[in-house]
Amino acid sequence: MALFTPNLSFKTATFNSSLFILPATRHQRLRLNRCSRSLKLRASVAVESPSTSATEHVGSPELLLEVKDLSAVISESKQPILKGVNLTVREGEVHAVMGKNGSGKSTFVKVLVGHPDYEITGGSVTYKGQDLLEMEPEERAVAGLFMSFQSPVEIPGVSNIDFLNMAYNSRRRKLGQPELGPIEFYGYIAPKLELVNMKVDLLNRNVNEGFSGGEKKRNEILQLAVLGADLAMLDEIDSGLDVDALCDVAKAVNGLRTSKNSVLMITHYLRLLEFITPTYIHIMENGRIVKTGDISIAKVLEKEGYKAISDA
Ligand SMILES: Nc1ncnc2c1ncn2[C@@H]1O[C@H](COP(=O)(O)OP(=O)(O)OP(=O)(O)O)[C@@H](O)[C@H]1O
Repeated sequence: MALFTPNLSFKTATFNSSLFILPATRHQRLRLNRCSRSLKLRASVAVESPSTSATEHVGSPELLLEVKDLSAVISESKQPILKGVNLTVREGEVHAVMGKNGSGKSTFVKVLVGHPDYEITGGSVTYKGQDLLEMEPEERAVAGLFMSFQSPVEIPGVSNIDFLNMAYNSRRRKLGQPELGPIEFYGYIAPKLELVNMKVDLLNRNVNEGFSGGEKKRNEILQLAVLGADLAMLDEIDSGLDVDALCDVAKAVNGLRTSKNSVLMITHYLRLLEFITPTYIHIMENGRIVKTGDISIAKVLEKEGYKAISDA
């Protein structure tokens, strides 16, 4: 479940590692290459934006997020997880965070959205010039922070379209904009369904209930498309996706990118980074970012594992 869920407790989410399907056959690899070529073409054309047009940007990119020496512990046990994270994100950039299981990647983004499981013990986070750590989770969402969870939660009894409509209207209310009724909202959401290549019947099902892993991930990106974001934080959106779904999800994310918004994505795999080209790749180790570079880091990682990165 994404961040823009004012009526839901974060506690309802679970964060399990998910299965990732590698393109084993020649046919799958060819399919990926085709997808990759089409994505490169699409990335070079103007795209739909949740808030700003790509053509409006002039001058050098503004600072969007500045994280300095951020430390955090688990609220209940006081166990330290983040141990001095530093990261700067400018408008229009794509940052990928990689790292071994348990290194603190998900915790980092959850802390940024104000997840109550964690307590900040040091450092600062500035978002659009404001002290992010002073903002309530809902204020962060209204200010354009979005997080898609690694394992989206199911909400029995609430249809997907009603949920999206409610979340969208809740955001519009906070922004002082008129709410959209069901018919208007359907008109708004229909092209976004196309963007994520999602079946229309998933709108009438209960949120994520019985959805396949891939359908849940598409649904997360649909939420991003509906709500818009200045900083979209995507936690392993590639996990559990088949080749076609990965291509669709990557296309949708690229389709939502502009020169004004940014993406912070967590991934374990080079494959996603070949579709959504990162400006920087960061390696997280034991609660800190220990290395930053370009896609070559991910290539070394894919070939030789984390030992090669640590020793570099
Ligand atoms: N709410 C929590 N309660 C207990 N332990 C937690 C909690 N949140 C995080 N941790 C622990 O903190 C460490 C970092 O977890 P985190 O989910 O941030 O890792 P990650 O780098 O995202 O891992 P993965 O690649 O496996 O998803 C892990 O050891 C995890 O068990």
